[in-house]
Amino acid sequence: MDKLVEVYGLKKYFPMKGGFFNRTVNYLKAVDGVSFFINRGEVLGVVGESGCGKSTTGRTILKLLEPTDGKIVFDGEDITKLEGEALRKKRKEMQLIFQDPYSSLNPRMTVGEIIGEPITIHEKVSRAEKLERVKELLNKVGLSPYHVRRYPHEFSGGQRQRIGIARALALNPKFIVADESVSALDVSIQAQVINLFEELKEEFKLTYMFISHDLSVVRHISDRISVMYLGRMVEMAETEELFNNPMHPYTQALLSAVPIPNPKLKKDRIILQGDVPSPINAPKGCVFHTRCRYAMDVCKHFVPEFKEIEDGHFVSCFLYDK
Ligand SMILES: Nc1ncnc2c1ncn2[C@@H]1O[C@H](COP(=O)(O)OP(=O)(O)OP(=O)(O)O)[C@@H](O)[C@H]1O
Repeated sequence: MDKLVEVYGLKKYFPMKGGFFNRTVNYLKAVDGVSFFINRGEVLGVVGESGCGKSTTGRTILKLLEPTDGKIVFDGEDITKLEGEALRKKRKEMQLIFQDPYSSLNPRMTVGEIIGEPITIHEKVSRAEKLERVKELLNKVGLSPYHVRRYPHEFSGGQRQRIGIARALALNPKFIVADESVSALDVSIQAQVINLFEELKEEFKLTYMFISHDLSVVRHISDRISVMYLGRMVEMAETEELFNNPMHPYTQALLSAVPIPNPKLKKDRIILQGDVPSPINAPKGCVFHTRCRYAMDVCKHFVPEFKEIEDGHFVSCFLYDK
């Protein structure tokens, strides 16, 4: 398979300031050594509870945040240290679609200006040509070209998300990180926007990293899913393989909370004890050991490797060490 995105040992630590001199007294380890890849044309879903580092991972691989450590390869090129003009050029190929369609669009700009802005910044085109492209993009996302002179507040949540998607597509990107892109929408509108994501993926030959805490949304759209817990990736597999054969105790608990239509297949819900520990003071060893019902002595002292246990099925857990 042809990999579009490769991530090796990625870390993103946020310094915590404090004390009299406002010095860095500690680090919040939002992402603490994750490695994965996304194949060209694929949708990788990323799931996990709030605060586990999904958004930070997405933003760091787009270089919207500076990585603390690790390596990011995009389309065969190491972009970890890329900056200035070279980074600006690369940025055209990778876009983020924001979480909240209500706050991510500038209310003082018309829809035409919002969608056309990236074209103005990155390309030298005439006003007429830009307007043509904006109208075409509106069409592609299911909005009328006549909307070009309207303002964001005149649109519904679903329509605003479509405007955000049109803007992200304006420069013909290869890769899109969709961060909770449908979470703020009503369920029926969610389905329409997910369908749009799927149509656009085919038409524009896109690759997605689709971040959501909603497992049913991720199951629907993703080819593969990765599960994050406290800044680490604990499991990654093809979507149905993950749902049918979850191996990591955290994934098992997470999936046991998803309603299953067939009552015969119903599994008992696994209730995790305690809260997620703080990423400022994460447990030593396996970060999940404090809540794991299978925790062994080794889990308290050593970090399990993220290993391919079965074909394409990666898990970080000592239960599978042979
Ligand atoms: N700019 C920042 N400065 C300091 N801490 C941050 C910053 N951004 C995120 N964090 C912290 O990093 C951790 C991971 O946050 P992140 O937003 O990546 O998680 P998430 O899984 O996407 O959660 P959510 O679904 O709630 O967005 C959290 O503890 C968060 O508070």
